[in-house]
Amino acid sequence: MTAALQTVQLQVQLGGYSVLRGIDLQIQPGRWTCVVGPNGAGKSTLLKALAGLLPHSGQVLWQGQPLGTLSGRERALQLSWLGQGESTTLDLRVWDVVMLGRLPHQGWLGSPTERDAKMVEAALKATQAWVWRERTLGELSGGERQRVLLARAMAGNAPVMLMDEPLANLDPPHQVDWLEQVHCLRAQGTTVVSVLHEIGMALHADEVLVMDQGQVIHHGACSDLASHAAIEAVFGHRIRIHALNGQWVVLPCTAGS
Ligand SMILES: Nc1ncnc2c1ncn2[C@@H]1O[C@H](COP(=O)(O)OP(=O)(O)OP(=O)(O)O)[C@@H](O)[C@H]1O
Repeated sequence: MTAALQTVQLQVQLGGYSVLRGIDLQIQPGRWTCVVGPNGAGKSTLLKALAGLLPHSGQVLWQGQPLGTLSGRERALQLSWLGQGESTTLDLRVWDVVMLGRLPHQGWLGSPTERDAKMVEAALKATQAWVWRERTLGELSGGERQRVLLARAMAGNAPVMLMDEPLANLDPPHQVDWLEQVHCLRAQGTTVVSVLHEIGMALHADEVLVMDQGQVIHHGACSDLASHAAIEAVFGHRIRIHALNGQWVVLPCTAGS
């Protein structure tokens, strides 16, 4: 099966520093892959490189084809992006922000169609942001804003969704909503790649990529105990993964535990 996304010896330098150091990986289509690792490991940089947002050496392939050969519009149709701490114009109306996710579907200077409006409505309802559609982003809390940006990413309806820390600022019930939305996306065949610090949530994915110091040190199934061992090791054994009621929970390892 052709990988949805693949990297071959991917390297990224930022400010003269080697942030990604020769990454080879394959993201299978229709699967949910989580990227985890300590602060500064290179997770966001990897996601940006997969989205084609960073200069790099080595290759990023989309369905076997160099990502750089796709036009900007084609790339936006195939890959939808939810960035970390995005600076978004705060005086834009929520409805218009989410409509931005439909831009790749509209012709040059074309106006939104009925289908665009329907997709925006569905995305706003899925993230429970519909009631704020007439408000500006500046009138929302951090978590509410995050749900609007998630709606924008979902409105694009791309076959691959890349999300960097999508749970930032979300309260626990809305984190669970996000989990359900990802399960729905996966059921529709969408490939999801997300960077998460919430390891218990990350282990709901199909596969986990464990990063440290600009490298992928482990890529395996979330249910695989070797993946858990790699995660515990990369965090210096300061956390422990336990099974509870058919899920994985993460507990801190303090000096007394
Ligand atoms: N523009 C830049 N110039 C120099 N170094 C940079 C630049 N951007 C990021 N870095 C460095 O690259 C490394 C990887 O950053 P990245 O944001 O990818 O890490 P991360 O794993 O996503 O971290 P976090 O969990 O803290 O969000 C860090 O050490 C960071 O300081």
